[in-house]
Amino acid sequence: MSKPSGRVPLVLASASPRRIDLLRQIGLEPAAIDPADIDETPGRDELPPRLAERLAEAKARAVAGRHPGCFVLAADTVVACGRRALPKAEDVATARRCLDLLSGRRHRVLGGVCLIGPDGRVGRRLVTTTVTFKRLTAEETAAYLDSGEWHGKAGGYAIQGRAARFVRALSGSYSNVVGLPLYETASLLDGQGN
Ligand SMILES: Cc1cn([C@H]2C[C@H](O)[C@@H](COP(=O)(O)OP(=O)(O)OP(=O)(O)O)O2)c(=O)[nH]c1=O
Repeated sequence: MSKPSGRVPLVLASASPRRIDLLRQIGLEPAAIDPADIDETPGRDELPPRLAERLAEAKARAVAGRHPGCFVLAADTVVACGRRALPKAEDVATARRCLDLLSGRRHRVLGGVCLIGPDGRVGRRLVTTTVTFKRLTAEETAAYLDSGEWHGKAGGYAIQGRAARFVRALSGSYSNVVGLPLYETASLLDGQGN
């Protein structure tokens, strides 16, 4: 696989502003941003790591056909409490349920990344970050729900915002929690260990 930093343009298959910012943070400017519109419903009995891997690949594949001769990069972030994948919070009741589950506990953030090359070769990474939340008081939960920062976020929180004050400990990739594990993404793009 040749390197996307060379002559071959890179397409980011994502609607997430976080992913675009993260890519730019490591000096990569996508030639195009083309979000994939796929069904993200978990399969029956599908475990969170498999879900993150499968959705990242489905997003990349959905977009690759539209960009011949390009690298296409996609990712998916799943917040998991035990064997259970938490939803992306689209309403306040869902966000509250997520925060109640995460309060005072350790959870995993699974990041799937998929890169499809111009020759059709598929590279994949699965990254796990462990995050421990403090026990949230009723006031902390209420204030966070009021902030609206949970909207559209897996597990109902955004570590890059106010929820940072809830994080007692983190083990693994921080950028993975925000939406794109940068070390592993760079290694995929470099074509190493593919
Ligand atoms: C846990 C967590 C998630 N998130 C975000 C990252 C992702 O945007 C989102 C998880 O949903 P995803 O389905 O991974 O991504 P998306 O729908 O936002 O974008 P696309 O599929 O087009 O690439 O949650 C944060 O921004 N901060 C956090 O701390």
